[in-house]
Amino acid sequence: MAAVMRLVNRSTLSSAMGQQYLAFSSAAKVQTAGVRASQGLPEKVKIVEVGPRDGLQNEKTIVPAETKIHLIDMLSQSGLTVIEATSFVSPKWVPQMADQVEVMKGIARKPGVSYPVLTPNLKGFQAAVKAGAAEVAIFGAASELFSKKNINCSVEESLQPLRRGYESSQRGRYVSCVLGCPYEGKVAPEKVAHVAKRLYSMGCYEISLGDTIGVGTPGSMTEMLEAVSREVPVKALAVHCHDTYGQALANILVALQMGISVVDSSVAGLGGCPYAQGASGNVATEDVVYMLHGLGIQTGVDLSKLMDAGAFICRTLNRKTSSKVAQATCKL
Ligand SMILES: CC(C)(COP(=O)([O-])OP(=O)([O-])OC[C@H]1O[C@@H](n2cnc3c(N)ncnc32)[C@H](O)[C@@H]1OP(=O)([O-])[O-])[C@@H](O)C(=O)NCCC(=O)NCCSC(=O)C[C@@](C)(O)CC(=O)[O-]
Repeated sequence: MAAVMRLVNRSTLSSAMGQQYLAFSSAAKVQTAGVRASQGLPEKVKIVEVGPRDGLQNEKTIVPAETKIHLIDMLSQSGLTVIEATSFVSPKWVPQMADQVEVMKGIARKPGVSYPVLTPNLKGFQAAVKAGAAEVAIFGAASELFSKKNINCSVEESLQPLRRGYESSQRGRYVSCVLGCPYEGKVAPEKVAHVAKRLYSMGCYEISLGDTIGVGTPGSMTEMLEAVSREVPVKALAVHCHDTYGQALANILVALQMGISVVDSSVAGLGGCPYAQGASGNVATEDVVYMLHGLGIQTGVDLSKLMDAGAFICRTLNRKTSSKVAQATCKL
């Protein structure tokens, strides 16, 4: 009994301290504006929430569509402006995303929020448009073996605009394995720059550089971003960091210092790619928002509402959040 009491007290204390720090974090915005400017950091960052797609695609047990819809709706209410809702991939490859049409039809679309979806081919693109997707994300990789395992074609084949056949749609997005591949190991920055340049010249307005297995460090991130930014304007780049080695926030800070102002993340740190064994979840959106607000950078996100969304999905999946901020404030 005594042990339980101590636990309750610690939890209450930690929660109170956590709330105090959350309040401090928002009050600190004004004071830190000078720090932000002196470090050349952006005034605003666009967060691309990938939890409903990247976060859930790896779940072994099928998550009901209504849970996914509720999660997306809660995320919409938190002030996020981009929420990747689902993917139109083969259900044989990723069964968890087989309810994509139901999800797209069920969400309450909030004005000012976009709900892009992932599509690997023309079939997926056509289905996405039919389901009301206004924007699609396409994906390639900087590693041959990963490309083969993930989308069953070579890197070059994946970049053929004619093969895709949907040049005119609004789209952006992914280059996977930019800092390491689960099958090939180290990936040359020049290879990443080549694939990013191809996607950009095909009309992708935003290229998200994915550290799919979370092995990057601020050192390798800097080296890779220097190579990519020689080929693609920095304003068209985003970073997508998994946190396997605990380097994600440091890597994001490096990207911000290099002028990048679009960051992907996943609520509660959910995620992992089914074709990248050992990859842990994405960096938690709560932790990214806490860091950005602490730097005086605007996100438009209400951290408390975001944490409610994280608590909801963790409760439903019966798992512990990976967000350090949620853990510290006991918003579980
Ligand atoms: C690309 C394919 C389809 C090739 O897979 P394939 O087997 O070569 O394709 P296929 O054309 O031979 O088709 C096989 C079956 O799938 C069907 N099919 C074909 N396409 C579709 C579609 N769009 N939607 C629904 N069904 C589809 C097609 O109709 C056929 O059905 P059957 O005739 O056998 O009944 C497959 O490899 C695939 O779906 N891969 C997706 C894998 C995936 O989603 N991975 C996770 C996302 S990537 C990621 O997470 C990384 C990222 C983006 O987050 C960034 C990072 O961290 O790096």
